This record gives sequence, structure tokens and C-alpha cells, in this order.
Amino acid sequence: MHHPPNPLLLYSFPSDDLPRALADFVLKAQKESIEKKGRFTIALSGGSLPKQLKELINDPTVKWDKWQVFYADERVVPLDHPDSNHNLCKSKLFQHVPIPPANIHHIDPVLLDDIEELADAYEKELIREFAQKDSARFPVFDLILLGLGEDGHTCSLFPGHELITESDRWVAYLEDSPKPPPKRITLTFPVLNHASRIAFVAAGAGKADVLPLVLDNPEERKLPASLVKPAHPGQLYWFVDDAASVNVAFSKTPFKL
Ligand SMILES: O=C1O[C@H](COP(=O)(O)O)[C@@H](O)[C@H](O)[C@H]1O
Repeated sequence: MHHPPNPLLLYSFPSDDLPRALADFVLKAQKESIEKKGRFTIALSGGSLPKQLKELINDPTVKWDKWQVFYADERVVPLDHPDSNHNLCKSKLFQHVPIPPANIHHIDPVLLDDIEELADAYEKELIREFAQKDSARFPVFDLILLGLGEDGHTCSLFPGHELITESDRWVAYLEDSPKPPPKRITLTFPVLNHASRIAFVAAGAGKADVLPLVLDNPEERKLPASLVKPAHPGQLYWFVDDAASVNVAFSKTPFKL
């Protein structure tokens, strides 16, 4: 049995309870951000994450008009393709809520068929949102929600890939993703690690083997998910279900916001 280092903000739930806890966490982050800055900047992943956000759909406390949504990564496919992270977020969340379309900053490959230009355009979009308002070297998201791949990848940052060492760009691209589709756009580690809060969300038995490897974090493994370490005062959280955390031993402190 693996014992993770302390302190670790890892919360485990029966899988039916995970979406509500995650929604409460997102809403707390939303409230604090709006009180402080009048807006809430969030980056979303795709894959299995969007369906975990279902409890936000009918929650009257969500201030959709204050949200500015970016994607942590995107697969370069048409926006209505089943692999599109935007399409996933739209079908599981956005098409059911009154968020102004202009507040969703998606990456549309149909507009630009050169992937480098596509990444540049998304970086410029981030600069428009963040650099003018916050004047930081890297954008400071109020919240980034990340998934965990079974190989330890997160966003489109894969084990052993050169993008892991990217230290300058906000947005990068790859054409050789080991997981299909091959062409992808991704936020980089400096952007992830400047966020105010990052929450990984991992559910299902498919994550059970990799989760202790990521939490154990031996330098030699260099699993991308274990390289997510927000700089102080940023904070990292894990929201996992019982199936994903079966190999992790930790004191089950009740989830409290
Ligand atoms: O390809 C991707 O994989 C990760 C993990 O996906 P999951 O379905 O195993 O949760 C996801 O976070 C990322 O956004 C996506 O492009």
C-alpha cells in the first residue's frame, strides 16, 4: 500500500458523490475570485473531466457571465468532432447553461490549418485576457481543472515528450501525441504552475495504478502529472473517486471547504 507524503490535499469520494464535491470547490473558487477581481478565469481539460462538472448545470449560484473559460488543452479536430475537448465541455456543460458564448475561448482548427499559427493565436487570446489586466509574466488562472491519463500525462503533456521542458511559451503544440489524435494544442507547465489553484480530477479503476506513482513523485519517473506543482501561494488539490484511489492510503479527513 502506498503512503503519500504529507500534506496532501487529496479528497476521495464514492464516485456518485464526486461531482457535487467538485462543484462546491469550483463555486468557492468562483466566489473568491469574483469578490477579488470581478471575474473568474478557469481552464478546463477534456477527456473524462467535463462529465464530472454536471452538478454545476442547475446550480443557481454559478455566475456564468463572470466566467472566462479557456482550455487546458485541445485536440486539433473539428469543433463538432467527438474527440474535441470543446465539444465535450459543450455537450456535458455549456449547452445546458446560460454562459455568454464570448466567454468561452475555444480553439477552432477550421479557422487556421497551420498548427503553429493556431497555438500562436491561442496564446494571443490568453495575452488579451491576462496580460492587459494582470501584467504577469505568465497568466494566473483562478482555477485549472486537470485530468490524469493512465500513462501519467496531463493536458497534452506526455511522458518523455520535449514539451515537458518548455519554459517560455504559454501555449505549445505537438503533432506526435502518443494518444490519438496526434495533433494537439496545450498549455505549458509554467502556465499550470502559476495558477492560483489546480485541481486534478481522477475517477475510475483505470487511474488506480498511475495515481500512487504520480503522488510518490520520484524525480526519475518524470511523469507529467507529478510535475504540476503550483508556485506559492498556489495550491494543488486532488479530487478522486474510491476506485481511482484504491492503491493510495491516506487519512480520510472529511472534505471541508
Ligand atoms: O487526451 C487527454 O487526456 C487527458 C486525460 O483524459 P481522461 O479521459 O483519461 O481523463 C485529459 O485531461 C486531456 O484534456 C485530454 O486531451
